[in-house]
Amino acid sequence: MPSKLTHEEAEALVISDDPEHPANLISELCRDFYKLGWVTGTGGGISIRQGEHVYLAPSGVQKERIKPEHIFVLPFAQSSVPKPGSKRDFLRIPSKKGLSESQCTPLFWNAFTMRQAGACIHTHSQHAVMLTLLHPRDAQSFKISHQEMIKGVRIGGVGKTLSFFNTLEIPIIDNTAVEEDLTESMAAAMEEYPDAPAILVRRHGVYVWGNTWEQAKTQSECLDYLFEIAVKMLLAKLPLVGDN
Ligand SMILES: CSC[C@@H](O)[C@@H](O)C(=O)COP(=O)(O)O
Ligand SMILES: [Zn+2]
Repeated sequence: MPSKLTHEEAEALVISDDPEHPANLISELCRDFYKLGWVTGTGGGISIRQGEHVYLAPSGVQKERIKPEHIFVLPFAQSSVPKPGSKRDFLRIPSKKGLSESQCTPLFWNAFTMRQAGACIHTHSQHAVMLTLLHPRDAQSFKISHQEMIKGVRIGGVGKTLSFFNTLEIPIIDNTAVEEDLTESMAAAMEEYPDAPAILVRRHGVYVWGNTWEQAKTQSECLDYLFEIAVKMLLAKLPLVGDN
């Protein structure tokens, strides 16, 4: 056991009667996200940071069937971004054989360290993917204005909510063969677009974060709505920006 905690202390990190405990929430929310088509085929997921602890789902498993005892816990304090395969000091590793932490871990970490986010959601929603496909190959970002659901989105994902009259802009980065290889380009896009509440990944999906899991979920829902309507608007040859 790599953790300095006793077995009982490590288990207590994920076993709780509290439905709001991160290990219970990750299991429940992944079931909900599965029904939305956000985390099918084992892809996508959510990570929650609570104080000094980061809760992570396992990689490559049916995300809608995760149980609290399958959850990994890492300390938030790290000397570098914890990439799968690198040295990581887990506080808790599931006892079930063959599990490793989500390949999205370093991308979730970008949201935790660069935006002080409390939760980050990754979806493979077809609305997000189709939107990236409808943008020219060299488009750096997606922009939309004059939509009510923009008001559910926060500046930088963690600041004040946008107004109906604000233009929402989300960078689009290229996909890579391996999820963790998106870490640097996601971080660069977050630096270049400090007000963006999410990062779209071409032909892959989206990463959305918030101060809390509730805010990350609200913003994921508002953004997914906006991605869907944007796809329909583009197909109908309507401009995304402006009050036409
Ligand atoms: C259809 S598998 C997709 C995965 O490689 C990846 O894109 C993903 O989002 C999930 O990674 P995971 O390591 O299972 O949490
Ligand atoms: Zn993915």
